[in-house]
Amino acid sequence: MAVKGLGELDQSYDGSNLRIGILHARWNKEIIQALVEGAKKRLLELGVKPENIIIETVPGSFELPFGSKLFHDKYKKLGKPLDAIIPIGVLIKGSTMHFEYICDSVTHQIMKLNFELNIPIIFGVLTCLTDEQAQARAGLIEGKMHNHGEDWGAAAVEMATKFYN
Ligand SMILES: O=Nc1c(NC[C@H](O)[C@H](O)[C@H](O)CO)[nH]c(=O)[nH]c1=O
Repeated sequence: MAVKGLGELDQSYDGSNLRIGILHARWNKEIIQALVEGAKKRLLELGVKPENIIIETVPGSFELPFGSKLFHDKYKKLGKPLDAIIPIGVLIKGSTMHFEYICDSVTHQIMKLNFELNIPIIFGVLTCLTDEQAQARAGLIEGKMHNHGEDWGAAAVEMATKFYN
């Protein structure tokens, strides 16, 4: 049997019964938009129904962890629980330590949320030193890198299905 490469998309995961939340920050809008489109594209390819892809926004990446908890709680209360959440943010290093502190705290808190909410919370935050690095990871520079949003969509479907059957 062929050994799958790391991160290779495994088409065997079926998202047709999933409800997925995408929560995106509003900083670096052009890059965010591309990442959100990439995640949506892959979710649809894996069978998630368009009406089951729910998109909300928060001001910035710092608000992604608490926003994800509020997002989860809102839809649980509505009786339409989310099966996974993809927080999406783009952090680009400036001239101060602000970047480092937000990256560190957001990363740790998103990891903790997986265990607190007991659903997959995918790490969809780009932590880049330059705008070009972020553009490349959103697939916005021809021939450079693929759109990482697609990986996040695939991870959400895999993690929300593979251990439940
Ligand atoms: O500063 N740079 C960035 C940023 N700052 C705002 C922060 O996330 C938060 O919204 C505010 O501090 C208010 O709490 N948010 C980002 O998503 N990317 C950045 O590159």
